[in-house]
Amino acid sequence: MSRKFIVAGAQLGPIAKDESRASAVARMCDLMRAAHARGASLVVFPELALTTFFPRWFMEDEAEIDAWFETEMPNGTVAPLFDLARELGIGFHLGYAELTPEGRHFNTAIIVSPEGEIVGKYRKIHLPGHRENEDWRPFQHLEKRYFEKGDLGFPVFDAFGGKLGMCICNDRRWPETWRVLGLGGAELVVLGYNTPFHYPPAPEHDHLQYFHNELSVQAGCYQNGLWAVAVAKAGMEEGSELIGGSVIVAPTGEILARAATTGDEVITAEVDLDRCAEIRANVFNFAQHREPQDYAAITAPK
Ligand SMILES: CSCC[C@@H](NC(N)=O)C(=O)O
Repeated sequence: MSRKFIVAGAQLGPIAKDESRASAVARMCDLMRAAHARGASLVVFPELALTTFFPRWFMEDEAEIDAWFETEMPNGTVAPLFDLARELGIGFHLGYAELTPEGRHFNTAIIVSPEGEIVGKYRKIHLPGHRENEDWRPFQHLEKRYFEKGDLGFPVFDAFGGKLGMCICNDRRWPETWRVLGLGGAELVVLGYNTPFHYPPAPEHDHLQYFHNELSVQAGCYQNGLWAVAVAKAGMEEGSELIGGSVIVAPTGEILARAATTGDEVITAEVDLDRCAEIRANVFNFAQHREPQDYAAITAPK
C-alpha cells in the first residue's frame, strides 16, 4: 500500500508581544485552510506558536512568566484550530509553552490527528541560552530559565500511516537527536523553531544562520534516512529578527520545498515514507553497518 501523502509547513511571521493567542490561532486557521487547499494531510506549525518568543525578556515575577504558558491542551483559545482540523480532516503539529498541574514548565509540541486527538507529545530536551539576565545582549535567550529539560525522551509515534518523530528547534542541531529518532524508527520528523538571526555570543556567525539550519536538517535526514518538516516563526519580532527558511527535506538530504518569505507562508511537498529505505537499506543500514561498541563516549555522563 502506498504511503504517500502531502505534508505542509505553515511558517508564521512575527507575533507581537501584545498579539492575542486568539489572533495567532486565527492566522494558523488561515494557513491550515491554505494547506488543505493544496491537499495536505498534515500541517506543521512552529515552536511556541501561540505567542511571541517570550524568552527574549528577563522576568522574575512568577505570574508574569506563567501568563505565557498553557495549563491545558486543548483549551478554549486553540479550540478553533482543533475544530477546523476535524472539519477539514487534516492533522497538525503545534508548539506551545506547557505548565503542568504540578507547576512544571516545558517547551512542548504535540501532534494532533485528523480526528482532533493528541497522538504525540514531546518536551524539548536541548534548551539553549542562559538562566540569568545578561544585559550586554540586545535581547535575552532565557530558555534555561523558563523551561525544564524535557522528560519524554525523543519519542516516535504511529501516525499518518508511518512513524513520526519529534524534536524542537535547538534539538535539530544535535546529531544525537536525529540518531535516537532514527533508531526509534522515525520516518518523518516534525519540528518547529524560533532562531534569531543575531547570535550575541558569536555574531561572526550571524550570516551562517540559514546555512546552519539547512545543514543540520539535511544531515539529520540523510544520515538517518528519514523525512523532515522544519518550520520557522520568522521575521522581525519585537526588535529581534528571526530567520525563516522553513524546509521539507527528503531522506536523501535534498530540500523539496523552502519558504521564500519571512511571513505567514505555506510550503508543501509529497512525502513517500517508503523512500526512507533508499538510505536505510543501503549506506545507513543500521543493523549492518553501525558500530555502537565504539560510540560509548557519546553517552558518557558530562
Ligand atoms: C541561543 S541558541 C540559538 C537559538 C536556538 N533557538 C531555539 N528556540 O532553540 C536555535 O538553536 O535555533
